[in-house]
Amino acid sequence: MNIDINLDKYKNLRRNLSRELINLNPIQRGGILPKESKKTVYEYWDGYSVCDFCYGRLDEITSPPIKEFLEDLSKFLNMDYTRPTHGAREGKFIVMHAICKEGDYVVLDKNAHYTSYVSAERARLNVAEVGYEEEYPTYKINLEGYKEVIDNLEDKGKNVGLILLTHVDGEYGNLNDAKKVGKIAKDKGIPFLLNCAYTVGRMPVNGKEVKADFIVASGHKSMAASGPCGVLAFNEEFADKITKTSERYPLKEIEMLGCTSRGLPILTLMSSFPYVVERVKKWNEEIKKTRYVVDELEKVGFKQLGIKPKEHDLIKFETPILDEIAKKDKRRGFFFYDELKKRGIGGIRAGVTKEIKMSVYGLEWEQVEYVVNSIKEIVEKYNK
Ligand SMILES: Cc1ncc(COP(=O)(O)O)c(C=O)c1O
Repeated sequence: MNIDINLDKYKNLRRNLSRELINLNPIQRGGILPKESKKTVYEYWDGYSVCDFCYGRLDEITSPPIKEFLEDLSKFLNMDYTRPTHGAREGKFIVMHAICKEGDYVVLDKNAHYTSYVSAERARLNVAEVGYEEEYPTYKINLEGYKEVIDNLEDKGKNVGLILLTHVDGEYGNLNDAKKVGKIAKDKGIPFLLNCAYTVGRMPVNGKEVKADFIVASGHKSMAASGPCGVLAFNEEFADKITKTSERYPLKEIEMLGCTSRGLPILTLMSSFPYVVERVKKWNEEIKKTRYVVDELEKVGFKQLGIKPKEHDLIKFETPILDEIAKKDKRRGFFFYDELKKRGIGGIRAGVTKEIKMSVYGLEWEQVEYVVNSIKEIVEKYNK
């Protein structure tokens, strides 16, 4: 059969954003592989490369040492058990599907990621939001509000199946005090899921300390791994539900559809683990870099949104000054992207000038200064 498809476009695929650029996109900074893991890619790039010595269950494979890795991850997170997933969203869906009943409510914060809503929808659940203590400019979640939202639902005879808190959200980079919500969840006797897509692998997270029943994390976002992969950690109390096995295939865990990450991504997650364990110890230094960026760029007319001072590396700025320049520049909004690119910096959305998101997580101080000076130079050059 002659198939009429032009296959040329699949030859020599090149990433448009060169790895040589300093990438300021917050979703990319925590997923950059250390050298050790790049070697793993060469070793394990074939399809089911993780399955050479599998005797029925991914989480029990000892060569490569996945079984031990999952035990180590549980220690790292201070949780009882851990399973690999394809990402944070898959972990959220697994929890909702395994422990809630159709029609239950998931109570979540207003800064929750879209994947939290979509997971609930896929699991046929309802959501109720906990709002802000303040809207503009901090968008700080009113954590005490969890109580009120739950009470209101219960008064109406609704069943709350799960409390979900976004540890750090992807819009403002606000860090929430998970302990507060953990306490409310325990007092109410409702399971508590902490979404750590932006925290586990970047900063220390202690599951038992914050009374989390479940933690989901993202390998490609924050654990220096190739996508897609992630982590679901849970405590003994819920182990039966999360790890329930199939009647027909008694070795296979239903919620994992038998096996989740069964190739290269989990290998990179493992080989980056020693690097990740070390880097979370340097979190204070990352915060210093982030606050330096905010202080310096506010001097040229940027305004940081979200809680101040920053407690996480994701920064959202309002940038009226860039917007002003864009009105006069023939490249319009693209001038900023263009000028940054000339200076070897990428990852800021092309054409956008009203608000920008950025992160300098993991950059050397010299690079951070270079980024700050480059942005200042662009603003000063064109703001005439
Ligand atoms: C807060 C938050 N949660 C979850 C996700 C999704 O993570 P994953 O791709 O691992 O499902 C994101 C992605 O941006 C996020 O910002």
